Amino acid sequence: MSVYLQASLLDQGDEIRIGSLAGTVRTRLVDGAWVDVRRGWITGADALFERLADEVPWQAERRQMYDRVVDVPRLLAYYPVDEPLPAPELARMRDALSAHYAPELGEPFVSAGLCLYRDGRDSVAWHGDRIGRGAREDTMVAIVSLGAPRDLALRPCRRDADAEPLRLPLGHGDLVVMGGSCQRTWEHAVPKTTRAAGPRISVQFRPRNVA
Ligand SMILES: O=C(O)CCC(=O)C(=O)O
Ligand SMILES: [Fe+2]
Repeated sequence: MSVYLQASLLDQGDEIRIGSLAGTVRTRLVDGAWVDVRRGWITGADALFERLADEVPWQAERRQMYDRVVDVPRLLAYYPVDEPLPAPELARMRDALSAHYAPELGEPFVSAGLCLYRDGRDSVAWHGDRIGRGAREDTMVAIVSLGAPRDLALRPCRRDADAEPLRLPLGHGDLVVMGGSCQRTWEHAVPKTTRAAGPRISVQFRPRNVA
């Protein structure tokens, strides 16, 4: 499949650069959750975006919903521990994240999940990454966003009915790390948008047995 970014979304230059994580900003959330944000962590990632969009063996996601199997509107590829990633730059990102978070996380990021949101109609519904240890333990999920900007929405599981979710706009090359209790005490989603949205690729790095 071939998808193209609007020229206006692209950063200049074709040399990919993985920035420092020193300037990462942490926001503490209720119930022991937090999010770290590092805007523009990756620069010069246009060619990487195109390569992933074209070469990753994207699969439609199917999910059991009660008595039927439904299509989830986005495409996926999953790289478990020890499976080679589809681009060497992704391994560099994973290793940089593992090194930066090692003192706090105590283990490396090992798997990568890639999602392709083809346009504003693709989305993922409210959920926590609770298959595995995220259901019981504090952990981290690091997301690198490439391509068109989309919002990552976040809301606590314990909330007032009228509470507005947080919306974290994620642009080309931005990093967000959900940490602490975020996967079990909060939910996140990528809502549909009626704004003209080009394709976006999300790369999620997770520790062993977090999904
Ligand atoms: O698209 C994103 O950045 C979020 C993806 C996500 O939450 C998931 O696949 O578990
Ligand atoms: Fe998730």
